[in-house]
Order: sequence, then structure tokens, then C-alpha cells
Amino acid sequence: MMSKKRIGIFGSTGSIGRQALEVIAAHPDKFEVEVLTAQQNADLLIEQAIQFKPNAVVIGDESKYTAVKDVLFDKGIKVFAGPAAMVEVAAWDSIDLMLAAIVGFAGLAPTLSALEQGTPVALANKETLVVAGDIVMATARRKGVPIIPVDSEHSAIFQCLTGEPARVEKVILTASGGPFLGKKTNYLINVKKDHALQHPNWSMGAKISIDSATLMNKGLEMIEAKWLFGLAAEQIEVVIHPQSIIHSMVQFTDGSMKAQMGLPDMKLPIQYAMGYPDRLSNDFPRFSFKNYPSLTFEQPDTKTFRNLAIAIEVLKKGGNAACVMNAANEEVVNAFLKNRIGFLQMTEVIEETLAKIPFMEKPTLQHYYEADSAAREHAAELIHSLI
Ligand SMILES: NC(=O)C1=CN([C@@H]2O[C@H](COP(=O)(O)OP(=O)(O)OC[C@H]3O[C@@H](n4cnc5c(N)ncnc54)[C@H](OP(=O)(O)O)[C@@H]3O)[C@@H](O)[C@H]2O)C=CC1
Ligand SMILES: CC(=O)[C@@H](O)[C@H](O)COP(=O)(O)O
Ligand SMILES: [Mn+2]
Repeated sequence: MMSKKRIGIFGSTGSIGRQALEVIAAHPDKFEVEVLTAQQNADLLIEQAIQFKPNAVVIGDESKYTAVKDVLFDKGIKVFAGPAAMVEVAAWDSIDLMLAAIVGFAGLAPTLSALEQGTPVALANKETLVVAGDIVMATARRKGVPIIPVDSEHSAIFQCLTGEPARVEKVILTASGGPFLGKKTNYLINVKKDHALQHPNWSMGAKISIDSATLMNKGLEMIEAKWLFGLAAEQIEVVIHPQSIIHSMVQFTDGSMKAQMGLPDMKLPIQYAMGYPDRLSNDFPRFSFKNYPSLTFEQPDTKTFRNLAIAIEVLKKGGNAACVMNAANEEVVNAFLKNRIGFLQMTEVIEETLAKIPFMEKPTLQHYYEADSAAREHAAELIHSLI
């Protein structure tokens, strides 16, 4: 009998983490939970730990340590707290596969820690590659471990490339266009968080939902694709596909194209990454052409949704530019979610931060950390001046 894969879910209380646990619950013969982590949602972390009986949990917010330990210690579950513990536990060799499902820059250190240990990573946390893709990919290569994409577009490309000897000419990332597809600046100036959080096709965490609404998500995904698949900026295109059925496409050097399709359900790419190299069965609802009489495509409006244009420039520029853009973006999305700045002001702050923070061609990991801090500080000042 094959032994079960022991999964460490970093960010188990989030949208990806919760869906990963649903996949695990549906495949008790394939997977076991080794580690669960959360930042502040102690109640859900405890609930998940009682159900899935991991070896350990980590709560990022140290003030919640006692509350978690008081419940789980008697159940034989180890409890740790704080960001350093998260990095340490990520390096445990009892984890067969790390699911990197923390949101934002905070996911970088635990993911690098797992890779350094030689643990394969199922990567949802795209910011890790946006910030330090060169270092992350070099670490994976040096350790000979796979990074299996979870992000739906990159999972689609990965699935199109699996078993494919041909060379890639280009990849085409599909974008839904978000809740404001077709809208213009005079509309966007007044949009509020509740509307921006209403993604037409996917139910996701708050940060990525806002990124989808501004098209920054697609910009981050272009940079993610560059690193995952070793592509030049010119080999990565974006097309708006409002139905989110084709998850992305690859065009090979003979002009032939492959696409991966399915209903928009993140459990599919999560299950694929966790089961890889096997393709596991499931009873998720199936796509039917009867329900989708037409699949449509159009060009993105980068004049209105300027975040995508900025990200394309950043992708071409390289160096620390994507790290700076990501930090400013995390700050503005937070501020927008707190109703402190408007939808279009997010773009202004990102642009001004990129103009201010010195460009560095070949940053080290330390340089990325410094650029992240400097960009956040500058963006925070700009946000403050706008209030
Ligand atoms: N949701 C989706 O469908 C998709 C998500 N992704 C990517 O996956 C990642 C996760 O997204 P999603 O699940 O939507 O995000 P959520 O906001 O729903 O969940 C984030 C998770 O990270 C934890 N977390 C937050 N901040 C920190 C921190 N500073 N240190 C450690 N842990 C932290 C949260 O803990 P707590 O709950 O305690 O706050 C939670 O478990 C993102 O990078 C996103 O871009 C990619 C494709 C699709
Ligand atoms: C599910 C997923 O992978 C998200 O990144 C999704 O693609 C967001 O939708 P947009 O295409 O609107 O950015
Ligand atoms: Mn995606």
C-alpha cells in the first residue's frame, strides 16, 4: 500500500487553505495533514486541527498562542506561534508537500524554508514569485524539488506542458476582467469595497479579489508565469475571457495551441497540485456546453485598468521593480479595504512608489526585504497624505 502524502497547509484558514482541506477530506486514503497554520483566526485553526489531527499548528499572532495551546495541547497536537516558528516548522522533513496558501509577502519566508529543506511546494502564494522569483526558482533548482502551481492559470499551463516535449512560443493567460469589466474611469472613481469584492466567477480571499477588480492580479500572474515557466515578457499575453472556463493556453513553436478548461472551482487545481503526478478522481460539477452557449474573448483595457500596464512595465524592467510594486499594492489594497482610499488612488500610489524607490538590477534576498520595507513605508506615507 502506498503511504499517504503528509501535507503542510500554510494559510489553512484562508480560501485556498479551506478548499485544500475539503480535498483532503474527500481523499482520506491519499492525504494526511502534518501542519496547519493561520495568522489570527484561532477559532478556525482549532476547529480544523480537531478535525484533521495534524502533528502541529502554528498561529502567526503570538497573542493567540495560549488560547490555541489550551485546547490542542491535551489532544497531542504541538502548538507554536509567531513568524519565526512558521519558518522553522516549514523546514520539517515530516512534510511531504507544502501548500503555500499564505497571502502576500508573508508567504515568502516559509516557502523558501520548505524549498531549502528539499520539500516540494504546491504554490498558491503568487506574491512569493513576484517578489523574489529568481531566488525562489534557483532554490528549487538547486534542491531538485518541484514547484507545482496552484493558481488556476498556471495550473492550466502546467497541465498543458505536462508530457509535452515541444518548445513554448507563448502563453496566453485568461482574465475574467473582474466585476468592473467594460467600466470606464468616471465609473471606477466611485466604486466601493463591497462591489469590488464581488468577483463574477470565483469566491476568493479579499486581497486577491481586489487585485482581480483592478487587473493587478493578472499583472502579478504574468510575473508569476515568467518565473515558473522561464518565459520572456514578450512570450506572455493576456486575453479577457469573462466566463473563466478556459483557464489559460499555451502556443507551441509549430503554432499549435493547447488550452485547459473546466468550471471555475479552485478545488480542481488544488487537487491536481496535491495529487501530482497522479490525476485523482472527484465528483465536482462538470462543465457542459449546454450551459455555456458562447465563450468570448476580448483585449484588456489597460488605459482604464492601469495596474495591468504598470505590471507589464515592471515585468519588462526586472530587478527589484516587481518587489516594490507588490509591496505598494499590498499597502493600497489594505487601505482600500479599510475605506481609506479610493479605487483609482490605488494605482496612483503604486506608480508614485515605483518612481521613488531606487531601482536595483540584481538584488539579493536581503535587498528584496529592504525594498519591500522601503516601498511599504513610502506607500503608507502617500496613503496618509490622501486621507
Ligand atoms: N483564493 C483563491 O481562489 C486564489 C488564491 N490565490 C493566491 O493564494 C494565496 C492565498 O489566497 P486566499 O486563500 O484567497 O487568501 P485568504 O486571505 O483567504 O487567506 C490567507 C491565509 O493566510 C493567512 N495569513 C494572512 N496573513 C498572514 C501572515 N502575515 N503570516 C502568516 N499567515 C498569514 C491567513 O490567516 P488568517 O485566516 O488567520 O488571517 C489565511 O490562512 C494568495 O497569494 C492568492 O493570491 C491564487 C489563486 C486563487
Ligand atoms: C482563481 C484564480 O486563479 C484567480 O487568480 C482568478 O484567476 C482571478 O480571476 P481574474 O481572472 O479575474 O483575475
Ligand atoms: Mn489566477
